[in-house]
Amino acid sequence: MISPLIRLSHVTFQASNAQKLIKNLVDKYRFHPFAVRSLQGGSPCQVALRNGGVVFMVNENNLKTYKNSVMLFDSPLPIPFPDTACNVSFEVDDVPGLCRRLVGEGCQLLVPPMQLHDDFGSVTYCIVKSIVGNVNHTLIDRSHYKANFLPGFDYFECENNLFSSNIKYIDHVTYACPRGETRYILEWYRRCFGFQHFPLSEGEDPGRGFEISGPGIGLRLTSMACTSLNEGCKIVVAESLPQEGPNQIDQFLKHHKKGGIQHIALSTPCILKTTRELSELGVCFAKQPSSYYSHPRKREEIYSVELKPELLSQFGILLDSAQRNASQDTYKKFLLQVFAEPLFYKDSVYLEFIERRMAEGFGEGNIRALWHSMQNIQEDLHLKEQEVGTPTVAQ
Ligand SMILES: O=C(O)C(=O)Cc1ccc(O)cc1
Ligand SMILES: [Fe+2]
Repeated sequence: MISPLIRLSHVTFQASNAQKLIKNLVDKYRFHPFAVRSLQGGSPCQVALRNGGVVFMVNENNLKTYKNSVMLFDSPLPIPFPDTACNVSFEVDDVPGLCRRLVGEGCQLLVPPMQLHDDFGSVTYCIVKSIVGNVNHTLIDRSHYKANFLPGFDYFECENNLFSSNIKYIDHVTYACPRGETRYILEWYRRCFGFQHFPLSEGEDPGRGFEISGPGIGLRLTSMACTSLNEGCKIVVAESLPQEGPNQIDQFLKHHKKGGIQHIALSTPCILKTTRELSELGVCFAKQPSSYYSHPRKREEIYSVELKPELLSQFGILLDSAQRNASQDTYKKFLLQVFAEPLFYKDSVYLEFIERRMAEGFGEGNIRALWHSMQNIQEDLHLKEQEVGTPTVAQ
């Protein structure tokens, strides 16, 4: 099947304190607000922010905006709902045709095809409920629209950070889902949008995915890709496996019963530069035990891609390399990854930073280390919560 998806447009967050999230994204992650919609009284209810090729939209999640039902291009989740990322929006070129197909597949349309106009032209969109918990997809045809975002928004004057940004696009979005649901999720995305299973290991069975279990870890990870999608954002589905001790997928599901977006990975051309800059702005990154960088094999691996363990260790950056030397010359594929602190409270959505050097997959070593690093952040935040006596929200 030819996929109807052209590119990922933006990801929407629904936050009870939108101003706080916006401030966080601006002050710490160098996002620039560029478009806003306001309520009649003047207070903003939807703000779009950009960093490089990544656009986030933030919806105010409170009763006032909810009752007035003024969200455009989104269908707000019923209140009360935890602060979360709730909509992955794609550009498509035939909204009515796609809607007919989705309805034929039994999908629930939250908003049927609608056309909105302003001075810059018109946009047609619809909203489809996904098969994963609180996640919806807004599908947008922007081909008759000339401004930078969507009708109904006011634009801020200049947008000059496109060139200074260290973030290029969304590399993957990872869902946490209840046990046993991965196969249905893959099937839904295949039928509706033409995603294909993207094996994480050679010969991987799509029904089983990639399983890692052991002390402190129980994870089934299955990835899918859509080749038509510009910059190829993947969707990764994570479910828990039986294990001892706390499991971050189960923790997430305590707040998002039927699943949701657990993390969003942002692609950067230079993770060292990005993590240094962001940590100067106050972003905390998940730490790695020093043993990760002192292990002789890991040190050798790091040196072999011409990096230094001491540099990576400053920000807890993980390396996974597929050392397939085609000839004697160093043709090396590798990827570097790190999680930042959660955007809201400890079991909420995380941002990941990822630098790919010809490596398209996800390395087993990194998955395991990323898991433990997220577990460590959660334990630290849990301790802080106990000290303060209130749930910790990343400031
Ligand atoms: O490989 C990646 O990009 C991951 O992000 C792996 C991963 C997925 C889910 C987790 O809860 C922890 C780690
Ligand atoms: Fe990830």
